[in-house]
Amino acid sequence: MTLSIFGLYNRLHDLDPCSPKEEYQVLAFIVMAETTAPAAFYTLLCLVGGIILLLKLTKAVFSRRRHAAGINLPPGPCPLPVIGNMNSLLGALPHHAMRRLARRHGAVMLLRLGHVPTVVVSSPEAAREVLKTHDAVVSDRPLYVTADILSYGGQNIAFAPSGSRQWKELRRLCATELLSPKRVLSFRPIREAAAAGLVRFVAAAAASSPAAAVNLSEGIKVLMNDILMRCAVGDTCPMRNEFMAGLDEVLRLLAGFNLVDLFPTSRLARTLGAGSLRAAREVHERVNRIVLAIIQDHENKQGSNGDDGGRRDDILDVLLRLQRDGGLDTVLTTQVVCAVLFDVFAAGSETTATTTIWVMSELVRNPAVMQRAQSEVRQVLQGKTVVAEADVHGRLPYLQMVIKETLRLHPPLPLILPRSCSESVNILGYDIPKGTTVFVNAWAIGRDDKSWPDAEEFRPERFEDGTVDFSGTDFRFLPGGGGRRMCPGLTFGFANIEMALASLLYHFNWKLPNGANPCELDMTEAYGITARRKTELLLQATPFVPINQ
Ligand code: HEM
Repeated sequence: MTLSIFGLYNRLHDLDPCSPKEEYQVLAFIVMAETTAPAAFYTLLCLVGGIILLLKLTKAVFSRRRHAAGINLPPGPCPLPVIGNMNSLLGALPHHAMRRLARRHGAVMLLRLGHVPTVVVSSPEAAREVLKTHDAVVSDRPLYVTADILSYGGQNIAFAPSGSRQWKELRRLCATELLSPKRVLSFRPIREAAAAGLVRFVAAAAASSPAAAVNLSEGIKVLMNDILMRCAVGDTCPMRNEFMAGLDEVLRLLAGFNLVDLFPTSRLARTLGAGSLRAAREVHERVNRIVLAIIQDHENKQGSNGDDGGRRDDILDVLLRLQRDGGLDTVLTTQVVCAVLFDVFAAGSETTATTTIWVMSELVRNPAVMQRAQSEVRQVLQGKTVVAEADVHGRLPYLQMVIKETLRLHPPLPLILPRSCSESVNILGYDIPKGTTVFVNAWAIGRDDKSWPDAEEFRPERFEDGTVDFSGTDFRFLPGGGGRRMCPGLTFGFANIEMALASLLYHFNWKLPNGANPCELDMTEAYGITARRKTELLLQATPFVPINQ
């Protein structure tokens, strides 16, 4: 047997040398190594012994400090000097690694990510404490260096401090104007036109080469970008591709595990991470230039009296009207307008596209569910040549269950968005100091066997009794987070997802290319702030209901 240091490290990584039982396991593992790789034995023994000693010393120092301070911190793996528990996250997606660690250390777990003290909650009871009982205290966002640059210094909705007047006004604006049910309804023609565009794209691809696969990931991303773009700023946007590429880069940088974010006070980290900071500033400037050009274009079209010739209001029109007329309890500077538009694009497009792509993936892997969802859509739309939202709205209960089940297994933001404690707080008996970053592992909670029988299986019927919804009050199901910071765009997002799916399921039959077995579809997630598919979803489409050209 060849025993690589990396292999040993990975195995050790699964064990906790601070627990006596596991210490024996580590030693037994070394004995096993000795019998198979005697030459490396003594080197490995020194290495492992050294690591265990270091971990024990660190733990002893930490627990002495903790007890001396009279506080009961949550349990967690021993942090290593400098890197803390970053080693525990290596080699896996953060939400996966955090679930594995939580199974060992508990539903309220303390990690140190670089220099950042971080609590991860992984049960509905703990999530309720964070998102309801102590919502007021745990509702700020940690403004890492990268996030500070990309969020206009925390002036947008997603990063503004929850106690600020600006954040409260912007949230009120979302509820009453920008993302209100009435406004979402007014975007109906945009959704219909964009979904019809997706259907045409698939039909053209299927017609040109019936046996070839359609890149559905690509088609769905374009559709969702299109809807968001038109609803936010109207029909035209020169530099659209550049803008979308910039947003992709922003999401990558916001993943939050950059050197400068992990070691915010370290000069060395700033030096080593200067490249990523430069990239953040550069992309922020690029995206901001485009948003400013869009605003200028809108102002020119509106003219001095704000008259736009009877065009439907998009989100930017509303913001500019409020900027001009006032009436808010905060000043809507152009920078705040840019920041809000940035929120709408960044938060709205990726989440809805990711969810729709996962729904199609799960449907292809579960043909019986696909068949039931298609029968429902086809029955409701029987005889129609186009999918009109008025025909399907509220009439596709099974499809809604399919979307919920997908969000349970694949929440696009698996750790929701990080929170930060503005005061010290006690959660399920553990003291969480002020300034601690808090993650709610919605992905782990959605896959917890204690809440969801056969949790890993895709079974939309589990939502049949209609008692679990998105309101953020059922802490077993948190795709949109909860509390005062809960997603304000869920109604909008859900409407876009439903329209796209109804169109895809009505017009086409779907299967994997080359007669592949549905179970073979790769469901691996990519690394990033959102848990999107790692590979593009390539499916073979067969037209079922001809499209109306
Ligand atoms: C399937 C669709 C969506 C999902 C699953 C989703 C999920 C989430 C989650 C988990 C959060 C963090 C909530 C928390 O901290 O408790 C969030 C925040 C947010 N979402 Fe969404 N989202 C979706 C669609 C949208 C859309 C379409 C928009 C707007 C166009 C939007 C705008 C926002 C904003 C502005 C925030 C920040 C709220 C704040 O910090 O006060 N989202 N979303």
